[in-house]
Amino acid sequence: MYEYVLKTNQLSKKFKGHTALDKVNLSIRKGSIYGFIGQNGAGKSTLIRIVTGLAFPTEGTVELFGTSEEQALIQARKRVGSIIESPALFPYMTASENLEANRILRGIPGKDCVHRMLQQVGLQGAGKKKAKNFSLGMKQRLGLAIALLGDPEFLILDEPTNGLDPMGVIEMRELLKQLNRELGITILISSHILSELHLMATHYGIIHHGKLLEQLTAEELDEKCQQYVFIKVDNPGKATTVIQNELDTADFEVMQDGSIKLFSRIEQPGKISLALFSAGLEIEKFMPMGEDLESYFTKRIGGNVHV
Ligand SMILES: Nc1ncnc2c1ncn2[C@@H]1O[C@H](COP(=O)(O)OP(=O)(O)OP(=O)(O)O)[C@@H](O)[C@H]1O
Repeated sequence: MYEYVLKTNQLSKKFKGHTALDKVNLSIRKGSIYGFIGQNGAGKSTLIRIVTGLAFPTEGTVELFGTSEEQALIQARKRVGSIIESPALFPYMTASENLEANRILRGIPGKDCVHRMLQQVGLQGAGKKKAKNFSLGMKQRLGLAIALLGDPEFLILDEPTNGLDPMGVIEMRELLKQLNRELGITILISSHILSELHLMATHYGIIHHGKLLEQLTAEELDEKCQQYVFIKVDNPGKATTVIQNELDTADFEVMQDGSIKLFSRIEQPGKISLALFSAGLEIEKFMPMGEDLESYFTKRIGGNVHV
């Protein structure tokens, strides 16, 4: 059995002297939703193309479902579904005809899977409408249905929310979460916007200039991005009583040095300071702390905000 669906080992890709991937060691645990985040040109598509067999690495290896042997990898890739860049659709065919054409092209037996895939992505009502007349959200759903043909265990999606409106992003997120939860499909999803992966990804990998800077779990990211008010007063014991009684919350932590991290009521700094002040406490420090997702990402890649 394998614990990781995908592992890359010192994976590098050079294009005429330009290093697009630089010794990347990425690992995706079975059952996870891996958010692969990086600015445009960071190397996401290059890695995805190598993993799916569309490009070759200059150095390093790819391990899929526990195997990195060349012939076995060809078989392993049959267990992977992908959307790379925009999904390739036949514009003059309906959703169901697109799926049927892809099913035949890929030699997948059993016509009944077409209907099942349409249902899975919520396109069963698309009827006679041709793909060229679909909204971008519908096109992405159809692309996903095509990627799901053959019941893959691992889905690789390169920027599937690119160009979608906020509602479309939410729909895609819910759909992917459902596929992960109900069918146990492991998902690699790339994006250049961290907040689009948030609420969906269980793990993250941050890539910048071809280097994998960090891999972390959703819990670790949330912890790093948790917002709180840092409070230092002359009498921490009294302050905690005031917080509980006056602010009606126990969502705080007293640190060893007596400073307090208050995690709720943070949108009411005036109310917090007034409560402490009115109780006769001397406030030495009072600071909102923590950062949002995008600023964490920006800081991690070195402060360049142009994504
Ligand atoms: N076929 C190619 N020939 C030359 N350079 C390439 C080629 N493909 C990619 N690159 C370069 O490699 C780097 C990584 O590109 P890649 O497409 O992997 O980035 P990305 O993170 O997917 O960005 P995007 O979100 O813009 O697709 C970029 O500098 C790109 O210009």
